[in-house]
Amino acid sequence: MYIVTAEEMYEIDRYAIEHGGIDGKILMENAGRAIAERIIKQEASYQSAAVLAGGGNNGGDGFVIARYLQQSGFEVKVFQLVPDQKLTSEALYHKKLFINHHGGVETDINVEMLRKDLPYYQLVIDAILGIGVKGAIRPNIKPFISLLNECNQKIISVDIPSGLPANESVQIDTAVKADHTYIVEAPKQSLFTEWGFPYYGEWEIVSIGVPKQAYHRKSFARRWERDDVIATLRKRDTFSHKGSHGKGVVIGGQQMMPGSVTLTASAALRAGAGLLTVATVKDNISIIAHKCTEAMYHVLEEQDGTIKENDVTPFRTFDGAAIGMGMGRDPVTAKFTQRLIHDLDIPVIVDADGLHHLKPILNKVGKRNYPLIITPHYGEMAMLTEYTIDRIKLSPMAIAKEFARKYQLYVVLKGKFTIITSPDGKQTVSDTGNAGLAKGGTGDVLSGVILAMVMQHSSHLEALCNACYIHGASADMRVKTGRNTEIDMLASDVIDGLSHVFHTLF
Ligand SMILES: NC(=O)C1=CN([C@@H]2O[C@H](COP(=O)(O)OP(=O)(O)OC[C@H]3O[C@@H](n4cnc5c(N)ncnc54)[C@H](O)[C@@H]3O)[C@@H](O)[C@H]2O)[C@@H](O)CC1
Ligand SMILES: [K+]
Repeated sequence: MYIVTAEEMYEIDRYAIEHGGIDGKILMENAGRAIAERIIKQEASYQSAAVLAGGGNNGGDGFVIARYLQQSGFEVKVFQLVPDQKLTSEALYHKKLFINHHGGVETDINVEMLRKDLPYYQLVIDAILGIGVKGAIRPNIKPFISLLNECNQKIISVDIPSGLPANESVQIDTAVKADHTYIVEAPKQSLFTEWGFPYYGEWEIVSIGVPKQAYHRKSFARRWERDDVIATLRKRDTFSHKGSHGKGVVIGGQQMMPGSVTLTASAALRAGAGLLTVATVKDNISIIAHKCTEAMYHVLEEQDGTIKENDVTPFRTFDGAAIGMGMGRDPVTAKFTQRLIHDLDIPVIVDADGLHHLKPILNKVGKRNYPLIITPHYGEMAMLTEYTIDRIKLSPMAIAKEFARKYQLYVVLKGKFTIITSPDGKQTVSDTGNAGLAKGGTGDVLSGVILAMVMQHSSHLEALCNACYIHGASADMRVKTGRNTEIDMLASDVIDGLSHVFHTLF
């Protein structure tokens, strides 16, 4: 599934019109009919609907929906919020069609009139504004949006909740809080942002007959889904041996912090790594071994429990390294970490304390022969970029892309919507997972799954997408099957859930 900006959506529509020969009025017909059919099927208990139509093509979709709902027996009225002169030619065409089919349209209405009329209808269809919204919501429209947010009826938004920007990086003024949104053709960026998502309510996509080639010309962002994982996840070959699945190393864990490396190592093994070594300080080893019997160990030189400078040569023989978990932020440890990042010619994943050590040498990492993968959450991304967390939340895709391109690394920006970006700017979003993951240790687990996937897959981007999907799916599965709730789920439960996820994928 592609994720688009408003401009990209217009480009796709244009392609359908210019190259596919589909008239704009037909696209509107397709959109409105598809949405009406879903409403008729899914909202079978409703018999009446008020359609609020704006002047753009979103309003035009509203007229088509009204016509089909009326045909199926709904009592329908369209409340047209702007005069005819403001209607696009396509919207005007479909208004006329609706009237020809004896549809009722109310114009010249104000918010008080609508407040009185609305209770007569069971459903409210919000076709006021679509992806063409620009700037602050005008005073002639704003009160209608407020009215919808006050009313008790079920609100169904067409394409996007009116007033909500399609693109990230745009501040919300006022927007409809929908119960359900039928998204036309492709989800817009704001669906996968923390600030935009709550406005959509439940959501689903309706196709409007755009030729597939419209998507092939450009690399649009994508949502990574179950089918993508099934298509790309490497299955185990009958004749494979442990060496075929990657020999990984997890480097971290200063004294008193054995937990995070344990989680990373266990997750890597559970996610299919062939061999796994933990490089940590001596006193941690017996503790880790107690939890993760399958791992091997490499003792790191330390001073009073702090990891010192160590020889990096032994780590060159591995197929991948995850660095930074429980590592501590001591300057001596920083030197060692920086040398690992600089010298290791293998895929390296840097997380947690490792990200703090990485920051001063960011300008040098683009020259590495093998990929560097960083897995910051919003706080760590703020530390790395010096943007505020709020600023990153407003534009997560743009900021992740800017960073990945500038420093030529893979960025896994962790959150409810995890954004995975490759050095050339390709982006995917993984939205599996739940609030149970908002707990210490889950990031360590993700790093382990990433390590296992990266070592076994030739495409780093696909490996990262699969890791994020599977990690979140495990958390979802734990809750769905009643093994945990979002409250009590622990990072180690997410490791235990991986097995269940793999079962469902093969
Ligand atoms: N061919 C196409 O482009 C298709 C478009 N479709 C629909 O058309 C929508 C996009 O249509 P449009 O580009 O006409 O845009 P919209 O329908 O989103 O809105 C444009 C209208 O809103 C007004 N407006 C913009 N900013 C405003 C603000 N801040 N306050 C108040 N009013 C404001 C404009 O004056 C204009 O009348 C999509 O969301 C989708 O629903 C679908 O029918 C499928 C085909
Ligand atoms: K809308």
